[in-house]
Amino acid sequence: MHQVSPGVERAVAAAAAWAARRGSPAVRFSDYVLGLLDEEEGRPAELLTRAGGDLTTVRQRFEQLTGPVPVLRTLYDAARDWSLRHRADPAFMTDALLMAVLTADADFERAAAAAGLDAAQLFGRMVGGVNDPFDRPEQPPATFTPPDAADDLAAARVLDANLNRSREALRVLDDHCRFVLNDRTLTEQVKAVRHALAAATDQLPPGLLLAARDTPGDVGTAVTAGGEYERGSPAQVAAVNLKRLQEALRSVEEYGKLVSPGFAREVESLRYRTYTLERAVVRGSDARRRLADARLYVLLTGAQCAAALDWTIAQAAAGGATVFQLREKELPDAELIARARQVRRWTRQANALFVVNDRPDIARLVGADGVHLGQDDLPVADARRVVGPDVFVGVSTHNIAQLRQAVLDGADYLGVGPTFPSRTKAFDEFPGLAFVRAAAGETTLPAFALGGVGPSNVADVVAAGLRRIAVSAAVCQADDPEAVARILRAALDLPGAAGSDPAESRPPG
Ligand SMILES: Cc1ncc(COP(=O)(O)OP(=O)(O)O)c(N)n1
Ligand SMILES: Cc1ncsc1CCOP(=O)(O)O
Ligand SMILES: [Mg+2]
Repeated sequence: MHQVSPGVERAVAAAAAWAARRGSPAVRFSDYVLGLLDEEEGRPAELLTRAGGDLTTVRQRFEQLTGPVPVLRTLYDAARDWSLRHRADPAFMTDALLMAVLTADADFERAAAAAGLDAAQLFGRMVGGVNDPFDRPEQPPATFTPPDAADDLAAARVLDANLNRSREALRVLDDHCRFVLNDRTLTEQVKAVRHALAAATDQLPPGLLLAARDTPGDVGTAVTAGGEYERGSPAQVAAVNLKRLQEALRSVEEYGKLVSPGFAREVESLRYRTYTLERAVVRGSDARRRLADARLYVLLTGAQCAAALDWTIAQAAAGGATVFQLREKELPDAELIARARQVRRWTRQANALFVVNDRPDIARLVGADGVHLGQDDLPVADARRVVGPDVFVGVSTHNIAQLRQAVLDGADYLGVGPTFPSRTKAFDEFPGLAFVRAAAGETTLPAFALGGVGPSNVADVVAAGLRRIAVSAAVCQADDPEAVARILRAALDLPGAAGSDPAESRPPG
């Protein structure tokens, strides 16, 4: 249901009467204009004469116009949207209906402009006092001069074009995070940026952007850049659109300074948010690919292993472990680095990835594939400065807020736990399987459930939605690490198990 002013009802009835006078039941766009202009004291007539138009001449021209027949409901929808946007009120008046009629169809818009009702020009006149353009003198808002000065109009044109570009790029990114990555955290982040951009744009003087729009006069529409139609993968589509978004926002920010410094500052902070988004999307895509096969991850602490580390690594790798972490809390640095160099060698022989716990410096010095950080360890960005761009950075998470933050921080993978009581580390609290479930529903970044996981409960983890685990005691304290690893891998790889790897099958919520 639409809420309309009595003036709108009278104008619509008058439009039908104009159509009937032509002998037709079909009410054309031009009939609506005539109906809207019927009331000489009405807002549309007032707007026209304020814009310097002559009511009688314009009426005569519109009587000559032919053209399409709109659906009234569609016009009402557009008028309500216009009113909502410019007056924050869904109940609309005749000026909103006039804007809807004049802008619904590009051909009619041009014909109407030629007949003396130029939507952009009328709209421009409404910019100064849109809340009641008739009762008040046209008061320009403090930050905006109506676009009769060429500079203002040019700035508004740049803003209009680049806000459109930004919205388009955000739509592409939304599709990427939602349908390609299947990632709730990233999808929400894109949505948040979209909303923030809309809120910032709403601060601009009403009508500014549409008043400046001049698509037919845009000298750049036919110019295409090299490579515009070449994309190698969905990840590249996302990367290109992230850049496009940042460039467009930069332009909005610069030209926005001419209109409103506050607006420009908000756009600047939004641009920074897109760098965070870029890091998470681009790094995360790479990590998802490089860690696609990492399902069984083994934490090694020499003193807690039943056998020598080199043997344990070889056995576990033969059973299907593909990632090993050196987790030594007690070793002096000199011993730690020596041990890390050995494990680097043994994991390479086993064709497995090697991660150092807690210590980016050691990870870098021994050429590890990754470093693992807890909530109290170095932040991801600082660790990355030490290890460089190619080394994985994993982050421990114990609740959903930490998990979302880790995704946005650009972590390559996540530890999710503790899930069950552990023989390796004591905990007071267990987020347990509920957190495993929540993590699986939240992100498709590689996520490893850990804490007391072993052959007896791995199926529960899988049923909760994760098909990756990190274990210590179950493998390192086993007499036959290979056999245990095989059992774990079989449970993780089981086709059609209740749980699923979200990267492969979870639809976005
Ligand atoms: C894969 C993986 N996940 C989580 C942890 C735990 O890290 P942290 O919370 O820093 O605790 P410590 O292991 O350092 O005691 C991990 N090591 N590996
Ligand atoms: C370091 C750590 N952090 C959470 S659980 C855990 C230990 C995992 O070892 P285990 O598999 O023996 O419980
Ligand atoms: Mg740690």
